[in-house]
Amino acid sequence: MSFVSTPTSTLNPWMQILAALEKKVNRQSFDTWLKPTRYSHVAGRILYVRIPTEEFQHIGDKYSDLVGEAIDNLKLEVDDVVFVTQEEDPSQPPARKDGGFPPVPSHAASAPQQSNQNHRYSDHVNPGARRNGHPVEQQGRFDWSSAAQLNPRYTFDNFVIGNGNQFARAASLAVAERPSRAYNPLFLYGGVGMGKTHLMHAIGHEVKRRQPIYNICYVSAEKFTNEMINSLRNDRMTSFRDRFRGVDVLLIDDIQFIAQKERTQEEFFHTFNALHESMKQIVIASDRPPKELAEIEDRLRSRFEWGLIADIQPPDLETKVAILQKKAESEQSVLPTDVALFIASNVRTNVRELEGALVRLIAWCNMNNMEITLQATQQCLKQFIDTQVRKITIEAIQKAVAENFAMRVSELKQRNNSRAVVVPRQIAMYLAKHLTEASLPEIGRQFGGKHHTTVMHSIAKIDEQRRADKDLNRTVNKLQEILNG
Ligand SMILES: Nc1ncnc2c1ncn2[C@@H]1O[C@H](COP(=O)(O)OP(=O)(O)OP(=O)(O)O)[C@@H](O)[C@H]1O
Repeated sequence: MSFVSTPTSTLNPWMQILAALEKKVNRQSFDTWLKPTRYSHVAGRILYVRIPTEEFQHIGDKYSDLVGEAIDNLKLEVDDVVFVTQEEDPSQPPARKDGGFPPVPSHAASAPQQSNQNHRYSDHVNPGARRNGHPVEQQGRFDWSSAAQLNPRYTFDNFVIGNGNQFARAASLAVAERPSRAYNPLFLYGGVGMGKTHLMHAIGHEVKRRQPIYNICYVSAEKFTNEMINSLRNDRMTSFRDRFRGVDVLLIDDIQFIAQKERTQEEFFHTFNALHESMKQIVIASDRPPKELAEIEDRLRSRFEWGLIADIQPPDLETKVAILQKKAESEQSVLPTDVALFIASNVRTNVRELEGALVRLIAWCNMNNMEITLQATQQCLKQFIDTQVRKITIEAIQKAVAENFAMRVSELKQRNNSRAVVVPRQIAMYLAKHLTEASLPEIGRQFGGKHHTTVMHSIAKIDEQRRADKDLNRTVNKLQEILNG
């Protein structure tokens, strides 16, 4: 079906131009970049066209020839087309900053065909077109609130609290509840995949929930840099500055990216000052504390320390289990506790890896039509876990087990069959099987020359007892954690 089926002469000038462009631009580009645009108004002989975000500015360059050609062919009384975001649109009152759908400009509303056209236009938005992983507009309108780039899954509700993150989470919530009055800036730092981005988005959602009119912007430092470079190149620095200095909450991620980028630092310095002076909230995330951002100039670094600095430490075992179970729940899967414990104690890196292991497991079990059991998990994640644990040696296991049970390593190798020795030995053999690539005979050799069937029996015993005996299970998990570093 054609984009416009009514006679084009009854349409506003931008709709007429779009109707012409539709025949010349490939479908996907048209749906992605041109359909979300809106006629705003004509002033003098300048046609103003609304774009959802600054990202759409490039269409001015990309389609300038085609637009010019359409204007000539249609004999429109237009000399220039200017693409404006909501903030830049001279026809819009600045008050409406909620990211909601823009009101029809008053002069346009008086034209009877306008609302009708908007409606027709909306109906034709391609539901298959995607932006940032979300359908651009299932309901027929561009989702202006997604312009804040917030992931709907990253909310406070979905964030699992643990010892390592509770301070950062509390600080984030305080900021979301009282933007610019609790801590400004809030500086979050922590290792890869620790939940910094999640907390930033959660702040965005919570502010939006409490203050729907607030203008929130989440941006990575890399995107900030790229947009600045583009704006410099296209002589659009004023609109770039207005955009970032006009927000109520700026959430800027991975600030370490601007290290050694002098021009970006300069620009961000002014953005920071403008926002701070006008009591707007700034939240910054980084992989390290301000003091360690050696290649960021002092005046910026010191500003990062003006408010509150909160770090996120790696999650402990219990938090990892809770994260896994929450994630499984959101995938409508049931994760038995022994499975969650197994994954949590074997995946030692970050939460993203943890989630990766779970997603892989769920997909694998679905594909093979299997239930999620400990056995299935061990099979499915074997390779994944092996790569994480390949450096663990049997000696290291024996040492860790001996220390845990306050005994000597040599005792694990002797022919002593008292229970005080047998259980630690069995645990050590079990760990050797799961955390190293050693064969059963090899394990037997390293435990004073035990037969491989003894090793096999030990492993089976611990496997079974882990399920019934919580204390023993906790000990095994703790040892795995220690060995995994
Ligand atoms: N405490 C938590 N509760 C629930 N999910 C979490 C938690 N911490 C991290 N995650 C999840 O882990 C994944 C990675 O988190 P996120 O992207 O926020 O990490 P990050 O610290 O920003 O990492 P990077 O430095 O790589 O950008 C996300 O899917 C996030 O939802």
